[in-house]
Amino acid sequence: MIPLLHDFTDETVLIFGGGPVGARKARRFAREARVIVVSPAFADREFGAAERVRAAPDPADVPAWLERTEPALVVAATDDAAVNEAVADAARDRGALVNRADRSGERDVGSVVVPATVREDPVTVAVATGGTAPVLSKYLREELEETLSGAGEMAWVCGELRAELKARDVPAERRRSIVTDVVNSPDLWTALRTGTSNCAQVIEDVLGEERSGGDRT
Ligand SMILES: C[C@@]1(CC(=O)O)c2cc3[nH]c(cc4nc(cc5[nH]c(cc(n2)[C@H]1CCC(=O)O)[C@@](C)(CC(=O)O)[C@@H]5CCC(=O)O)C(CC(=O)O)=C4CCC(=O)O)c(CCC(=O)O)c3CC(=O)O
Ligand SMILES: NC(=O)C1=CN([C@@H]2O[C@H](COP(=O)(O)OP(=O)(O)OC[C@H]3O[C@@H](n4cnc5c(N)ncnc54)[C@H](O)[C@@H]3O)[C@@H](O)[C@H]2O)C=CC1
Repeated sequence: MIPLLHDFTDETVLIFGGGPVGARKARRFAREARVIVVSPAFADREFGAAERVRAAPDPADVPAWLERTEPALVVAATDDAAVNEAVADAARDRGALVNRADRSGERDVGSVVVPATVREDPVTVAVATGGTAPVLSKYLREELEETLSGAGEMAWVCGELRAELKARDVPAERRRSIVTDVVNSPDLWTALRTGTSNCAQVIEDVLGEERSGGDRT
């Protein structure tokens, strides 16, 4: 399986099952999608901005829910295998993506896995174990949270720097060398992590050195 990123802005995500797993997936997708959770009961958990609809669809009722809500992704997170199976079938029929929370291993096209994710906007890191050990994905996610501290700010610095260097017609080779030096600077990482420097200041310093013909290496 190969990880890909999918933008769910302005899309609907339909979740069947209001247990702890349905709640976790609802919080995740409600970051950018409109999320609807269908379930006869809801766990005492945070569901983010998701809309909760109390219903207990039979397998035969599932396709009508997809017709009504036109989701880009459907999550099967009930404790009823027949309902989860019907969700997967209905999604396949409509060409929607499907995530089965009760299955691991090989998947059909369109059947996707939700990895453990670390966010340091705009940086995203996803961890999966091929379904062998989701709890290891969770552990590694927690470890990576520390490692990634400052990476978001570093990404903004590099993005801004690349745009400024392009606008100044700095040749591609030189641009690459400057950005590579910035990313490889331990002092800069420390400064961004501790907040003793920020994006605007770094850009100013680097462009200043470039103007005066300084070599950062
Ligand atoms: C295939 C996959 C499908 C999918 O859901 O996309 C799947 C499937 C299953 N999970 C099961 C169990 C658990 N899953 C977790 C936790 C997470 N599971 C997540 C993803 C995935 N889980 C996908 C594979 C990812 C990979 O490859 O690693 C995470 C990363 C993302 C998320 O769900 O948001 C999230 C951590 C989020 C975080 O904290 O960062 C915990 C721990 C806990 O809840 O604390 C347990 C209990 C411990 C245990 O059983 O190991 C079971 C058995 C159910 C049963 O026995 O009934 C199945 C079904 C099966 O294995 O067949
Ligand atoms: N992917 C993952 O991270 C994990 C997956 N699982 C799997 O996911 C399933 C769900 O996990 P939990 O939330 O812990 O289970 P749970 O049993 O606490 O919740 C299941 C939810 O489904 C609802 N439900 C039952 N029939 C329904 C129907 N016809 N339509 C809509 N909703 C219905 C129930 O009311 C309940 O809210 C488990 O059965 C297990 O197979 C379990 C743990 C972690």
